[in-house]
Amino acid sequence: MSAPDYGHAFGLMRAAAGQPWRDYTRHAFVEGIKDGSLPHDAFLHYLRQDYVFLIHFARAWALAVVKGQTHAEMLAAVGTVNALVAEEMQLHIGVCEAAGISKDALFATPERPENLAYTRFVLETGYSGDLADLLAALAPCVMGYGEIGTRLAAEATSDRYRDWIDTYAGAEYQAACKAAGELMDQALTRRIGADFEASPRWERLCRTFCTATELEVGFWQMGLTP
Ligand SMILES: Cc1ncc(CO)c(N)n1
Repeated sequence: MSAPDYGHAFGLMRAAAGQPWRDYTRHAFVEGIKDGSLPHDAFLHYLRQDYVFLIHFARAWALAVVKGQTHAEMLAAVGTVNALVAEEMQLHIGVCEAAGISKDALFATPERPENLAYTRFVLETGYSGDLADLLAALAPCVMGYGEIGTRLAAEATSDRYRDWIDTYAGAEYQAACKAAGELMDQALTRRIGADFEASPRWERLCRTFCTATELEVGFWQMGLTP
C-alpha cells in the first residue's frame, strides 16, 4: 500500500531521508506491535517513556506558537498542543492506569538518555531557528506515527495493541498529520519562497528531518530494552 499524503515538503523530506525513514517506520518494535509479539513489559516501558516524550514534544509545539508569524500558523500550532495534551496523552494515562501505573508515577518516570536526546534536539532546533527549522524537526514524529498507524491498521495480525494502532490510524490523528503538512508547506513558502526545495536552506532542513528520524529509530531501540 502507498503511504498517506501529508503534503509537498514532507514528501520531499521523507524521500531525502531514505533508509533511516524505513528503519524508523519498519523497526522491529513496530513489527512487534503489528503481530502482537512485542512483550507487554517492553510496551509499558515504551509508553512511560513516551509520556515523558509527549510532555517535551508539547513544549516544542508550544514553541511553534511562539515562532508563528500569522494567526493561521498560531492556530495550527495551538491545535496540535491541545491534541497532544488533551488527546494523545490520554491513551498513555489510560493504558498505564489499567496496568496499575498511576498518573503521578507516570509523570515521575525517569527519563532515558535516548528520550532526552530526541526532545532536546527538537527544542534546540526551534530555539535557534525559525518555524521552518522547528517543523522539519517535528515532522518525523507527527507524520511517522501517522504512516505507521495507517499501515498497521491494514496489516496487523493481532489485537493485542489495537488501542495504540487505532489512536494513530484514527481520523483525528490523521487530520493532525494533514494539518501539520499544510502548516509546513505554508511556513516554508512564507519564509523561503514557493520554490523552497531549490533554496540554500533546503539541505539543512532535510538534515534536521533526517536527524530527528534517526532519533526516532533510537527511541524504538530504547523501547526494546526496558
Ligand atoms: C517518540 C514518539 N514519536 C512520535 C510520536 C507521535 O506523537 C510519539 N508519541 N512518540
